Amino acid sequence: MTDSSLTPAYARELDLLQQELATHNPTDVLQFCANYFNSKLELQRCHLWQQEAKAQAAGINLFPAVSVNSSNAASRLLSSLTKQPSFKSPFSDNDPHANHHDDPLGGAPAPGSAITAAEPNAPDSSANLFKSYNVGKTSAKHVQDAPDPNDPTTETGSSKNTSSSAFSSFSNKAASGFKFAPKFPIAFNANRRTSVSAETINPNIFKSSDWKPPVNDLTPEQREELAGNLASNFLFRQLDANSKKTVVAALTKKLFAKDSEIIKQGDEGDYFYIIESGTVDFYVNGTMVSSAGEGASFGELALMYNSPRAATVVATSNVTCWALDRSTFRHIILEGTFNRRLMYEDFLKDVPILKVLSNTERSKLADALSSEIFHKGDQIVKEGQQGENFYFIESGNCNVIKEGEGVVAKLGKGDYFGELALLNDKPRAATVEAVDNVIVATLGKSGFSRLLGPAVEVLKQQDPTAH
Ligand SMILES: Nc1ncnc2c1ncn2[C@@H]1O[C@@H]2COP(=O)(O)O[C@H]2[C@H]1O
Ligand SMILES: Nc1ncnc2c1ncn2[C@@H]1O[C@@H]2COP(=O)(O)O[C@H]2[C@H]1O
Repeated sequence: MTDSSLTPAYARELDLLQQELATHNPTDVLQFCANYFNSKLELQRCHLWQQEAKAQAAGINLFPAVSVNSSNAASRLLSSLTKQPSFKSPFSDNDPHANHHDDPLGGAPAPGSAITAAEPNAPDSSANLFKSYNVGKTSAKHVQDAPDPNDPTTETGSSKNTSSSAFSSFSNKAASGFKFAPKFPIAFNANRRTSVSAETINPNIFKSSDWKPPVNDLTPEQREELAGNLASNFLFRQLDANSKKTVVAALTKKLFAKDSEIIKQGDEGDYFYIIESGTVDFYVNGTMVSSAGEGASFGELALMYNSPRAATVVATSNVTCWALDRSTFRHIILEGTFNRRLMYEDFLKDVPILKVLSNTERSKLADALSSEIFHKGDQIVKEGQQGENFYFIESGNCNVIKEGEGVVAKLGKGDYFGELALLNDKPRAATVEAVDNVIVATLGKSGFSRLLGPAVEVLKQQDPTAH
């Protein structure tokens, strides 16, 4: 409830802000409010300038030039403000993607070669595909994240409703290791603009009050099961409960025939895909760079960074995917990613071993982290066990304990651990125990090798067991 003595416009703004705060429950309230008002301001100004452009086209000058005395600072400022829109974000001075923000949430680009479940007879687009990509001739393919050596998929393509057997086949297999595809794959950025700024993925700029997410026809039970399978996904897990529901309800099933092109490098991004069954190969500039199978995901880069598709994705068997449309992706997923990125970037810039990373590298790392909390006495890693994650301590203290030796090191905020098992492919060299409540930012094995870049060399040099 707002104070009745406030002007109605002011009270309305406060009410709206309160609603946003209640919906998003942000960790960093000040930053959230700053983003919120900044994006509103940008939208308002954007409308203003659009109106002016329209009026100008119709021969009407809405804002006649102000005659200024250039020696007067205030007048010069006024003059510069009336000349061009100034949509400066507090987060980014140089956003090379900025001119791609004009229609981020608008209608999705023309769909590619997807055969949707509703269009079972859509033509197979594979005809000329393999001339340039050598699929079938490749040797030594490796399947990322969730290999599927048996590829039991058969094309059904007949029902708009989710077949419960297909659904459970996905969920059962995915349950044993569901992971999304690597966030920043090898050769990511090949052929594309490289700089990534926070503003590039700031979804607040694109908020539109009349946006309605699509709703699929899964049953509540199927949605719940699907949500469970997505739980460990790096994009999905950061969302609040409402956003998760929206995403699960917005996913649509798409079927692709073996050999068809799901995504074409250079195209505009329309969907983000999660593979329910089947396998795909990724090609960058005609060269196969990797493969993925059940539970993996792809197609996030173009949507996250508003850039052309960075790779061509070809179905190497009949493939069933869950697809999330561009608008929902940007509205929901990106919003969480953006807030999380801001939060982690702030922390990561104070982590000593990451000083060697560029801002862009740090942003990418931030996107791949997730937080976990441990309580006094919890063993975060156990000596002798296999290592899956690398950890940064966001807050709290830990003891490093070795059997027969006791406490060999003490770690606190900004320290890291868990690198030895990943670097040397050996069991954990020590147990790391929480001394009090500890929050860690974890990075999975694949992110560790892909996203730490030059910091890996620093980690090797600082091996605590070296002497
Ligand atoms: N080496 C790679 N380079 C670029 N994209 C890749 C690579 N490997 C897998 N991909 C995926 O292929 C997708 C193609 O579309 P996007 O660029 O939207 O997102 C891309 C990634 O999800
Ligand atoms: N003296 C030490 N011996 C072994 N591990 C240590 C020591 N000091 C800190 N550690 C950390 O404890 C972690 C235990 O898991 P890892 O072996 O993966 O990586 C180890 C290091 O990050």
